Amino acid sequence: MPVNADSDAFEADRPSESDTALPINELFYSLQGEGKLSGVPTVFVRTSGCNLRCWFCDSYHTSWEPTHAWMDVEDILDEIASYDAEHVVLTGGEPMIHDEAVELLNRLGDRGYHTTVETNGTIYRDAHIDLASISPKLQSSTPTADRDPMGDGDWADRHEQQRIDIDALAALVDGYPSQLKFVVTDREDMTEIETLLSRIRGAATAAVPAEDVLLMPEGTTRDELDRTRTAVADLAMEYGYRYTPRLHVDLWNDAPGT
Ligand SMILES: C[S@@+](CC[C@H](N)C(=O)[O-])C[C@H]1O[C@@H](n2cnc3c(N)ncnc32)[C@H](O)[C@@H]1O
Ligand SMILES: Nc1nc2[nH]cc(C(=O)O)c2c(=O)[nH]1
Ligand code: SF4
Ligand SMILES: [Mg+2]
Repeated sequence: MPVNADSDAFEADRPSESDTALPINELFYSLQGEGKLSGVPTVFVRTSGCNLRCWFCDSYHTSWEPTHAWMDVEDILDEIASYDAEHVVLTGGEPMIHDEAVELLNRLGDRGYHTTVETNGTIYRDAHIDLASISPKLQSSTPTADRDPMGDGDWADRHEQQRIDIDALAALVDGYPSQLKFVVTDREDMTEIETLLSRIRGAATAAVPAEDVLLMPEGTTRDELDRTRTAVADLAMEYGYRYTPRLHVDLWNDAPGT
């Protein structure tokens, strides 16, 4: 069981008849908007609940104010099968806080789907994962009182303590094909990214080549990305890492289900 006090809150309204249910915030068909598989038609399964609270979280209703319907793994698989797609992304919230994520991923693997897990990298689980899309959270994500959407900064210490787990990051990199996708708010993030990469390289057996490191501009709307993307693209060239767009935001702005 991962260390996550929020799991208890989710147990409270779990349906008693099922032990293979997941709290689902949304399930939709779109194009993968981020990372190496950008542009690939994909079914997205978004679980609710997170062990972190990034101030900029673009999925507010999975973290700061979680909402969900409980769905059995069997029903999730049926709904995925109703779309003509080979790729499935399991995201959140933080999908790895849920034990049942393993069953869903393994069943998807058995059915021949390509599975990507979007994760903040704080929890390792053994499951069928074709691409671990790891987005470690930098200090610039911490919800200090001036940036907290709730306005009080109550989560800042807990977020700061939990946001990096080098053992979990190394296990993910060693266990699965992976990409490290950093949300960049500012040039100042680069020092922390460089330090973190050397810590991961020191702890992992697998190599972490620069081509697996992606810089993604912070922004939940087209207007916000208009202000951040060029500077992040310049940083990618300067440091020799990849740039990833947020294709879904470019195409559909912040519309739900995209
Ligand atoms: C909502 S998170 C869910 C998965 C997992 N909790 C995580 O953070 O990786 C999905 C992706 O969106 C990114 N993200 C969230 N808010 C963002 C923002 N305002 N700008 C850019 N990327 C953002 C995260 O870093 C992550 O790569
Ligand atoms: N189109 C699209 N691509 C995505 N890639 C990762 C996403 C996520 O929220 O994890 C996401 C998302 O929300 N939409
Ligand atoms: S870790 Fe992911 S889901 Fe959780 S608050 Fe940060 S961006 Fe949102
Ligand atoms: Mg998203």
